[in-house]
Amino acid sequence: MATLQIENLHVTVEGKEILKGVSLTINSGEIHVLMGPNGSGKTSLSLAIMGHPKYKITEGKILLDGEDITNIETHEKVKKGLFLAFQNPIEISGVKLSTLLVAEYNRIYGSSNSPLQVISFVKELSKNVGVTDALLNRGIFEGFSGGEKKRTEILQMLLMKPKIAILDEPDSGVDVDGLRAIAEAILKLKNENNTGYLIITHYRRILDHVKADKVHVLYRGKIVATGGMELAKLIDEKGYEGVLK
Ligand SMILES: Nc1ncnc2c1ncn2[C@@H]1O[C@H](COP(=O)(O)OP(=O)(O)OP(=O)(O)O)[C@@H](O)[C@H]1O
Repeated sequence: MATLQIENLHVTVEGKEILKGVSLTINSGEIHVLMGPNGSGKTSLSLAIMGHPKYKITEGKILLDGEDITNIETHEKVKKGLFLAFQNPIEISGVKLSTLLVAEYNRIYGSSNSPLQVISFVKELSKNVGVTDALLNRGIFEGFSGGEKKRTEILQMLLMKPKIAILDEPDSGVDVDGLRAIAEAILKLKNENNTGYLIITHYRRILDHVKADKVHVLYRGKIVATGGMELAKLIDEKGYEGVLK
């Protein structure tokens, strides 16, 4: 059982306060969805949680299983079981995706398996989310389409089996089959690993496949509404202005 607690988080970027006291608790096996208008601070929240140096936490704290992890290094947060799938992952040319995934595998599970065994395991996982051999053999995210990037990030998540995963718009730019595959991967880890999720999205369509326990609305740096699936439906129908009136 894991719990990520975000308590009264205030975050500034380039001297401007973006998050103004965000509190959120995510337990193992729970799916939380974070919605909100463009520029409300959703990505800033995910980057601040992971410890991006530009996103400065000026007040509040982040606890994982009761331990204060607010100021520890990003790689330590990853080691402790936090995972972030970026909204726009950056390309790293010169390092093959398969090389990264094999290195990740060895870091997590130890290097007792032969390289051939590891690569066949990675390929098997890749099939779940439609990441082809051609992509595995390319530079990391190099020339990947939007949907291919999203599928690849979910593949990384499947490999890493995090306690808590933050997925920043996993559904953007993904075709219908990709969306289904991503949703299945989310549910697979929830069921097999008891992973808890914070899923940032603009669209209700992912909720056709993944049932959220809670839907939160972030508006101008504050969570201004929390509800169930009906809240996402209401936002779809009435827009943020209509709902927040
Ligand atoms: N590195 C940065 N430098 C300057 N301003 C930033 C930076 N990162 C975020 N901001 C600003 O912080 C605000 C919140 O941005 P953020 O990306 O967190 O919003 P968001 O809710 O994820 O938006 P979207 O739905 O459009 O993805 C915006 O006004 C944005 O311009």
